[in-house]
Amino acid sequence: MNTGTHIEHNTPAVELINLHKSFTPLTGKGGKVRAVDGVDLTIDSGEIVALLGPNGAGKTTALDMILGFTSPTSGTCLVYGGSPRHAVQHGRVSAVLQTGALLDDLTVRETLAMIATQHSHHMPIDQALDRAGATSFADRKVSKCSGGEQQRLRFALALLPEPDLLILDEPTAGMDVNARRDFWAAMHAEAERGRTIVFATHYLEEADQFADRIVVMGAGRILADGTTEEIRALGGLRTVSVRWNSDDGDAATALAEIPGAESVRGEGERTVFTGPDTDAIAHHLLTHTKSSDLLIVQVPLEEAFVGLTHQAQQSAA
Ligand SMILES: Nc1ncnc2c1ncn2[C@@H]1O[C@H](COP(=O)(O)OP(=O)(O)OP(=O)(O)O)[C@@H](O)[C@H]1O
Repeated sequence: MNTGTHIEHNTPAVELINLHKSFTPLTGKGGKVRAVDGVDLTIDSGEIVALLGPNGAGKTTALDMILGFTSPTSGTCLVYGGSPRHAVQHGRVSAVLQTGALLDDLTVRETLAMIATQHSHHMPIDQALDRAGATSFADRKVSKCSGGEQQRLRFALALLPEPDLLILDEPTAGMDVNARRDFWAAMHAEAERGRTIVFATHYLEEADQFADRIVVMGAGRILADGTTEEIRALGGLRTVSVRWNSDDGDAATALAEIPGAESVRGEGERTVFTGPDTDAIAHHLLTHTKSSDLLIVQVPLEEAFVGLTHQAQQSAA
């Protein structure tokens, strides 16, 4: 861990306040693209946060601002209470990016040695190789490394300055299942050492398994922010499924009479009600209708996520 002179116990790792970033489309046609559109987000030291969202949600743009690669159009972006550039220069934050350029003709170890010269303080190269799971191919030329191996090299490079905050933009893209598992195991070890980790992903499974907290982004905004359980629980994401009895008339007509219910749909032989209060729906169906075989079903996180991002795209349109 970077032991420099920057020990602030209560300063958040990242603080974004009403952050905006707009781009003029390359075609020059149409209005500006609001890639990040009013984001407020505080990430405390030691948190592991997933930024989850579909393509174009604004995840990379937000991370680029935290890394000082690009400046906000308006709003504030603080890293450890100062500018992102200051934090990067002092080795407090580093990144594993998908596209970080590597020199083909160097070996993995030579690449680390070269970059190490640019840091005033860095961990021993063998240690960085070991922690990133790159020791076995340390003497291989970068050009001969697989995509997953190159990602591990990028991870070793990011660890070199012993950053307090690690930013990962879709770090496991292109890795197979085993490589992905190994990568997250190594990352877990870094989190246990107390590093703050912020990663962008399209994969719910990764967010669910690895993060303490999930921030769902869509159309440049934060749509939800909480633990996986909280994300699932948002917006009535449980359903009540029954065998509807036609003696009770049409289920769509009955909907208005059912407390806590907002929508109804048919699913094969079953009828599924959704709404903020599934207990009230279930109680009503059991006591006021001839419905049978009642089930309360937890909506999978996948569906919760699709529902949230779909709502955002519609309201942004
Ligand atoms: N340099 C740029 N010039 C113009 N538009 C841009 C630029 N960078 C990003 N955008 C646009 O901003 C929006 C957000 O893009 P961003 O890359 O931040 O999303 P993302 O959530 O990271 O997506 P992905 O998961 O595909 O990486 C998109 O509509 C994108 O086309």
